[in-house]
Amino acid sequence: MSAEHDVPEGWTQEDGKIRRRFSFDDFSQAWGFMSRVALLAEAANHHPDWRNVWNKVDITLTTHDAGGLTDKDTDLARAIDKLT
Ligand SMILES: C[C@H](O)[C@H](O)[C@H]1CNC2=NC(N)=NC(=O)C2=N1
Repeated sequence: MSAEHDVPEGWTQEDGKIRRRFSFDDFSQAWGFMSRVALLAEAANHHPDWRNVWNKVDITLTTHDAGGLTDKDTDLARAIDKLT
């Protein structure tokens, strides 16, 4: 696993994780987004560490099995970005 991963635009890398905040018009929009991310995560068998408060969704991605950042994280991040 190379140390460098091409972190997608808009994501912040820290301590072997990447994170991004998504903002929506309201809770309903945020929840719909989370539902779609959940389906991506299940399909990839790669799951986010995330938090939702009203219209905000904070997503952190890291690969627990590898103890750090892998292509699974950056691939999922790109797929998530395509939802917005
Ligand atoms: C057995 C292991 O938990 C599974 O292969 C998957 C589930 N989802 C996962 N999600 C994340 N973020 N990292 C993992 O290592 C991971 N492992």
